[in-house]
Amino acid sequence: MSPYGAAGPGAPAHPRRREPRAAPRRVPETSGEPRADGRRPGGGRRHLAVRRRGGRLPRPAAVYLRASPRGGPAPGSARRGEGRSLAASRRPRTEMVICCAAANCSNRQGKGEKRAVSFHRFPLKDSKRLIQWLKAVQRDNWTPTKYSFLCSEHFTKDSFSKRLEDQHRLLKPTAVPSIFHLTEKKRGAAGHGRTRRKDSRKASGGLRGRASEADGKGTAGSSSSSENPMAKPESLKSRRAARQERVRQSPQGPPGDALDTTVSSSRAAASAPTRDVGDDSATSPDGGLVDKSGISKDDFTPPGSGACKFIGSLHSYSFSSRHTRERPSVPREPVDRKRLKKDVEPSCSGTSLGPEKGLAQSPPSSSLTATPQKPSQSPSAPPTDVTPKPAAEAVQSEHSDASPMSINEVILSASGACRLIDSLHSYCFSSRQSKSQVCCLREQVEKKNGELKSLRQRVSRSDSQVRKLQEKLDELQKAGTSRPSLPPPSREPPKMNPVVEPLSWMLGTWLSDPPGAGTFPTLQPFRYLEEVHISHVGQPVLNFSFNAFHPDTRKPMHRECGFIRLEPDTNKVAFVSAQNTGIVEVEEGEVNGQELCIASHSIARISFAKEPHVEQITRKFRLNSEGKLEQTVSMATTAQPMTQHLHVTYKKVTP
Ligand code: HEM
Repeated sequence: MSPYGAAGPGAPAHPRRREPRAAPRRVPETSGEPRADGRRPGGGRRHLAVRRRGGRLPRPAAVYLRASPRGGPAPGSARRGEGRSLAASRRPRTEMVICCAAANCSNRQGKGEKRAVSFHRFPLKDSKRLIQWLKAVQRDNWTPTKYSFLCSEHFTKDSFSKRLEDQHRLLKPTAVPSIFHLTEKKRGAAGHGRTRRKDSRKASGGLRGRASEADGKGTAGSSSSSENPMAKPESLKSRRAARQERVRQSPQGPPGDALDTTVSSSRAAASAPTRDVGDDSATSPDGGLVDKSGISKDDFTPPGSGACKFIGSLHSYSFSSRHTRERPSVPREPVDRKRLKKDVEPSCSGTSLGPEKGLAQSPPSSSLTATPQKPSQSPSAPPTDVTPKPAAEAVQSEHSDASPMSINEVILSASGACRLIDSLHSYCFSSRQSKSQVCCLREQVEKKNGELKSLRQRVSRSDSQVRKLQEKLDELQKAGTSRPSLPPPSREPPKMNPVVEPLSWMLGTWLSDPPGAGTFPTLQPFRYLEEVHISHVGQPVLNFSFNAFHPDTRKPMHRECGFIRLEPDTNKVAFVSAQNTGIVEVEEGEVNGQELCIASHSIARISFAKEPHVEQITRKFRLNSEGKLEQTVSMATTAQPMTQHLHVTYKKVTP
């Protein structure tokens, strides 16, 4: 018996199988398909089956869903040695062929050397590990189901351990696939490497005969004899050939095909695409991929915006499934055989059924698939479609045994389903959180952009102000240069008036060198610096200025300026001076050669001049042999007789 129960989805319980149930036999665990959790696939289901055969549990139609119409061993099914013969004799007419879900991997059960490749379920109940697997598989828009497997070629050697008793290869519970050939061109809408599965298959219902293999030659409606629960098992090759032959003969499938009948009973549209019962998925009538269990690929591929809605539907489904299980058992047949048709949940049955096909419908307590209960019935969600008519009879009889047992109980087993759903919720929340962060960052960027824009505007305004100020400054400068001014000085120095020629040796700028020496009986000797300018402007007069500074601090000290006049054609000189001490004086004298001796003629002062007042002043200028100008000043105050007050030698610094 198939570990999936009495039959597969395309090969529901054969009527004959109802008899041997009284003698439950344990199927040897000879399957070469160790599961990821180390148990043999289907082990639990076998246990379930044994229980059912013991009469304790009915055999719900859901169980049939797990079998494969391909004739190949279902996961966990016995297929070797002693167990093989036993399993072969008991296994369903239709069995599932396990295919590797990895992209660009064509491994499937039965292909190549036995035991060379093993297949391992996705750890659906271990969300953390499931995420690792999914990351490794890198299939876009694809969600693994209970019927998804990875072959052993995607695991490193150390991912496996060997069972002690028989050296059977087991996948370690912590194993994560890591070997993929993702660079090859992806095929199929879901990025999966096998196009043979779905795209070319069509059916009028959820389950129909196999359509084609990877060559895409298959068409809708075909089914092999092996898929016919009334037919004997045959090899995959022969079934395939026969199927293809039928496909050529009748794209819609032979009218008498039991499986087609079944399919049509579960699907409204007779020409709608079908799925291969033995495959993991097939095309739904609307072209969507339909899982082996009748689950549309779209059902497990929620749109981005409806993720939570989708997950919520999973929860809803889970609760619904539990509720269904808790419902009272269905009355025994044949009384309820008609009722069975009525009780079919509209949301699962899809559409109208043929007169004899109605029996193929699952009772409401035998929801066959894990398809989430969507608000609106999707043509790609054929929960009960997968129950062939023959199975219905079996179901009827078994329903009468005890409370119905749905495969959902296996697929969405109590804690596992919720954990899976919760993990999906976690995914969803995580995604939302990431989106929220992105939105937050985007807002910050926009805010910064706004600030940047504001700063640029301010800079622009500042630039404008700078330009205006610059223009103003230019205007002011222009106005300044246009201000009336004295005529520019002549490039040539003014011609000296001949009158002052006798004093020409005094012309020029002179600097004290060395510093002048100050003395007076009432004063401490002192030193000073002095600069002397004696010039003319062409007039018969010399202009002079004497400016003394402190030798150390360079602070201004005594200052005086005035004019020197010569009486024309004489050597008589008049020296007129105004001093910063508030004294004005006139000295007169003679110039002889390069020596000028003058004495005060009149002295006047301000009313508040400091005392002692100077009463007499004499000066002597001479140009020494070194070309230096010397000056000696003597004075008499009201308190001191005539005494030298200053002596200084000047060095000429300009012509
Ligand atoms: C012809 C020109 C000058 C006259 C008539 C003159 C007159 C006087 C008189 C009347 C005094 C007061 C003396 C006293 O207190 O007993 C005096 C003091 C002094 N004179 Fe002159 N002086 C002349 C030029 C200068 C110059 C060129 C210096 C150079 C720095 C100078 C430096 C001083 C100093 C430092 C004192 C002592 C401090 C003071 O009383 O302010 N004098 N001078």
